[in-house]
Amino acid sequence: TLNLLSSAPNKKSLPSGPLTFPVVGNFLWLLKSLSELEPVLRSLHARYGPMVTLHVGSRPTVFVASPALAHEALIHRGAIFADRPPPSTTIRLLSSNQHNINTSSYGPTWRLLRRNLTVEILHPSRLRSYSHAHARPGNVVRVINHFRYAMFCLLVLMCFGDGLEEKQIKQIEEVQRRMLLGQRRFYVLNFWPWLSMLVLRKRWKEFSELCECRKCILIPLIGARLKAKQEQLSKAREDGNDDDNDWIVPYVDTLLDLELPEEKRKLEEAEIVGLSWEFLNAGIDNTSTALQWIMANLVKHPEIQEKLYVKSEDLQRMGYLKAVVLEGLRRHPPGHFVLPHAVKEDAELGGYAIPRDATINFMVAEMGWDPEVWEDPMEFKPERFMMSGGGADGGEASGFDITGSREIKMMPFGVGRRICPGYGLAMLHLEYFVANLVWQFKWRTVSGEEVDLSEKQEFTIVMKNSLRAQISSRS
Ligand code: HEM
Repeated sequence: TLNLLSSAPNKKSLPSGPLTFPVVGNFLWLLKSLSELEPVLRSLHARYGPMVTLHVGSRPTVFVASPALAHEALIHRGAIFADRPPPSTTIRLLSSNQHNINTSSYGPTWRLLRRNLTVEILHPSRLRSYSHAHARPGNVVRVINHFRYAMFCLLVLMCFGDGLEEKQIKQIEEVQRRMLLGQRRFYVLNFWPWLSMLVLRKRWKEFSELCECRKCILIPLIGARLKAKQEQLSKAREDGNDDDNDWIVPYVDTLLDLELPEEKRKLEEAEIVGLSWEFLNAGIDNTSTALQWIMANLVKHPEIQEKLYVKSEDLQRMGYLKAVVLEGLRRHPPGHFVLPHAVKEDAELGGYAIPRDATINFMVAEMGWDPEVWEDPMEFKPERFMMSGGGADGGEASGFDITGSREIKMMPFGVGRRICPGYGLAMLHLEYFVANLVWQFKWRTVSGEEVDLSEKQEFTIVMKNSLRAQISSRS
């Protein structure tokens, strides 16, 4: 029924796609999550080519599955394709009116916030100062909760500094989980907010309560940082030493100093809450999801696990660890789409029009699984990323560049102006955890169980049945 009518390709129009019944049809697309749309999009791409348009709600939404077109848009014409569509009501509330990095329009505020994160916090020289926070792995069975908690401790330390109690960390974790898991139900609140306020009053109440909880937990932590920072400054002044290189600089401290370039004012408390929330959300869920997928594959393929263990001495040189992590991100990207993009001005891509009011989605999983680019794309074969090997054994992505500046083969972190600013940190965390988990423990399937690689959508695409493994110490 969705394909009753189809528009013919036309150079001056949007990419082709099925025509649905106006209003009702557009509304029906809106009810589907991106992961539910994925199989539909796959068949539409087979029919219409690498760019397809769906009319989702009031905006045309273009889906791009071709790495070459993604390269053209995000690298060659990066500045035009780096904008975001207008946020929904709930996102506007959570981001204090687009005052965070991922929702802000491509412009001076985005540039300032992003630069602050990349230079002040995620720069390799800074990352070293957080290294004492790395946790030792424990004895685990259902592993995802442990992975998530370990990541939580790391990111909370980077955000608010040392010295938070376990209770406080657990509180943040609980609100974050409830917000992430409720995401789909809260999304519906955006369709006709004025109507949903009447009809879905209970759900709005739940959403507002969670927003309040978030503030109640984070505002005291921000206040504590402000106080600590002032004390550090006055102590440094007394000692006649204003060199702050020895301190761990938490993300919140850098936000306290920022001045918004357009509004010429400092950030408000609610905006700092939104920015630190973004930092925790982006850093924790994606990385722990990727770690679980990688470990699931190492349990499933003991020979890869052993190779990783045996090669421990010359891993740096061989790059096998990195290859395992990259293969994990290719085969199981935590996000099957990058965040939605929009164009700064009416543009063209692949000979089609991309109007200012369109949303553009780049299909990460489709690119990583493209049989034209990858041999046996659904198999887990780290050798693809190794220099040696070549041919059927791998090597097809040796010398792979995650930023995609020359060419895109896959883009789990996006590419171009909006590339994930945390990709270096994420790779560091993944390599660190995978290496330590394999060097210290042997991971096996629980007897009578098989590793199930089925997926389900939460905030990221997670394992439908989370990984259970039998682990034993190697020492
Ligand atoms: C395996 C881990 C991770 C994956 C797969 C991942 C993936 C992504 C993707 C696909 C995007 C959207 C790119 C686009 O819209 O074109 C993104 C954006 C972003 N990520 Fe990550 N990410 C990860 C870890 C992190 C970490 C550790 C941080 C920070 C500590 C982070 C912070 C952000 C931010 C702030 C944005 C918004 C960038 C912008 O709009 O300019 N991410 N990430």
